[in-house]
Amino acid sequence: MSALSNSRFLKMNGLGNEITVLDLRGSSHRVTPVEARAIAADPRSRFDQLMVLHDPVTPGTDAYMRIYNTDGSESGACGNGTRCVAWAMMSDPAMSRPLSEGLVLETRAGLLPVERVSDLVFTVDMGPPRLAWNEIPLRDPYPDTRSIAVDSKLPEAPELQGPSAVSMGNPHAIFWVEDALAYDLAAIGPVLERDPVFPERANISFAQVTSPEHILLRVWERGAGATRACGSAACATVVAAARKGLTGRRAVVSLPGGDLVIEWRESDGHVLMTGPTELEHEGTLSPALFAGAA
Ligand SMILES: N[C@H](CCC[C@H](N)C(=O)O)C(=O)O
Repeated sequence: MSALSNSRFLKMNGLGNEITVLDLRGSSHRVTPVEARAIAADPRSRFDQLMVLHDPVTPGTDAYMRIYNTDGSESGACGNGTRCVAWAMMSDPAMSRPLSEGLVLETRAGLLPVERVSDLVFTVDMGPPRLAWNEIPLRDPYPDTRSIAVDSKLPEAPELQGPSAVSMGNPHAIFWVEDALAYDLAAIGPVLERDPVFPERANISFAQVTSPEHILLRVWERGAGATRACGSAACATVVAAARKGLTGRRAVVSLPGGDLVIEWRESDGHVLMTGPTELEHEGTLSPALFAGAA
């Protein structure tokens, strides 16, 4: 029987980005890709990202998080999921600790301080963007990642060239487009996600800059497909837009699920993301899910 059988989970979302939160603090179990896919396959616990809490690693932090995509792969960052975890740790009766207004979460990519703005709204300090080609990572040694070349040839959309590349703890490519709604993500996304220029694949954004303070964004996520919102993509897009002089360092990013406010802070170069969370339901993982997943 899986160590996860009968574990309690929270089904949440951040702007429609489907998030399942699993609290494994106090346990040494590490979720396998097979287990993650099994949890994603159940409609009650299905997710774009599974956020798994582990005991804190670095002194002064509140929990260590592992982040899984629908396909079982792991990521170093998930902005929408981080807000959901913060809500859970501050407000869920079974998970909460004596309350303060903030906490610090950790992933393999670094520390994420979170502040509560109101009941359901949180600001996450997503840390500094990583802009060097080998940090993103890219295959080729670009001196400037504001515009790179992809190998993919897309006869249906030849204008999709020269994306910006940014890591927010996970790799992002941002294509600058006239009409973000014009693209068939399911057709184009899988090709660009696996373009050979991205050795660890990439999250693919289609960004339409509508003013120096506003961007319309649609995202094809690595390992999860088209989602209603992607927080780290919104951060990466504002950083890339500001570097290209398309927007200022603060912008509202409108995604299919709603708006995020992103600020690339001047003082320390960190990116701040503010947005809502929502609890949908809680449940327990059925042992039957893991029957074939030992
Ligand atoms: N939805 C998440 C990002 C998931 C990124 C994941 N698809 C990856 O493989 O990096 C967010 O709100 O930031």
